Amino acid sequence: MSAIDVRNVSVSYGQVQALHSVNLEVHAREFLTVLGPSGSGKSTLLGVVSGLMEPSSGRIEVGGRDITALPTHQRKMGLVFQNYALFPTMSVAHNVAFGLKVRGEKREVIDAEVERALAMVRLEGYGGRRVQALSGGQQQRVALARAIVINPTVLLLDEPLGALDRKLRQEVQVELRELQRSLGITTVMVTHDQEEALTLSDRIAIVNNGRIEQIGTPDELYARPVSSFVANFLGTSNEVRGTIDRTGGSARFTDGALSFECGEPAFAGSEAIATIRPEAIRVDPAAGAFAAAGDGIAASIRDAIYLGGVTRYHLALESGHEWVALSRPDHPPIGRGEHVVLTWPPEAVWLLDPTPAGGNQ
Ligand SMILES: Nc1ncnc2c1ncn2[C@@H]1O[C@H](COP(=O)(O)OP(=O)(O)OP(=O)(O)O)[C@@H](O)[C@H]1O
Repeated sequence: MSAIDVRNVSVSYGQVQALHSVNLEVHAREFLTVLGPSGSGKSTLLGVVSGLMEPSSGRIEVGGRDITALPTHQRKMGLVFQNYALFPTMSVAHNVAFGLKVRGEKREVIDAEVERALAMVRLEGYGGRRVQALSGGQQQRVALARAIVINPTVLLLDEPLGALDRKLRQEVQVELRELQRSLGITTVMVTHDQEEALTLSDRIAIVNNGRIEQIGTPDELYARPVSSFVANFLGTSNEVRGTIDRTGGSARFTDGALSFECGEPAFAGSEAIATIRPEAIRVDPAAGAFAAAGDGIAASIRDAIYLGGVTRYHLALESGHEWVALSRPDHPPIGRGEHVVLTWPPEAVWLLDPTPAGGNQ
């Protein structure tokens, strides 16, 4: 049984339909991230699960029980929202104690539970400080302590680390992941940051225009995206639209100007979009100009950007396509304007169904 079941949930704000009959099963104890661009419906989805928003149709179940009509405070969910602010002038302990006070717990219970929650987020002894006097990362940890102090069955996080700078964000991500694992608490997080989603999640649901386009582990989504949208939202991919030619035993992909070996796609039909990840492409200096390319694909370097460890090449292929490749650290650097040969193994080619139905599950 799933911990949370979102069933056929639609939400409309007047004329705007923010969610279109969304189905989502969250497994017990997993960290599931809802990832998508701004305006895709992520916060609306979390709002419906938390009870802060009412669906126009559909229902929410937790542990098999329909909770659609239950108000937020009766759902036993811990919420950390970017706009679900702490009380800045109150002490850390007061902030963390909030949910327990609302519940009418005794003073001794509250004190003990607050201290326990602060220890979990590594803020022991901070209870007496004012929230205002803490760093951004510490404030986020107070918000987490406030959410977990009530022993929630589910943790809901909406862009919880959005206000933190990159380095601090990465630190708090690791802490959040450790805390979630040690508590074994089912967690749903919303973010538009792909790196954050990859770092934290057991599974990721990619949302696009109010629909879940694909759900899977980070590996599955990266290696086997169902659509161009997913392929490019989670990383970068070089894409060509063309046909699969099966004459001569093996399958070859061609768009007229470019032709290379590929595997058999999982769908019928010969129209396809071929995708190749930048890190799968090997870039070698060409002995001469384009004509000397031999087996590989001829290109020239439009730009070489050193990223610390790897170099990103912007490539102009002889066929007219503009692609991106990432060099391996052990490869000699190649400068702008140089002629190169691109090679990749056939298994690096992932074929997408270009028909509209093929893009949605
Ligand atoms: N209160 C509202 N009234 C009208 N339209 C709204 C309201 N809230 C959200 N929307 C619209 O619903 C759609 C989904 O919004 P939502 O906030 O869920 O997206 P999001 O993916 O969380 O975006 P972001 O990452 O920018 O927070 C958007 O088109 C948005 O403009």
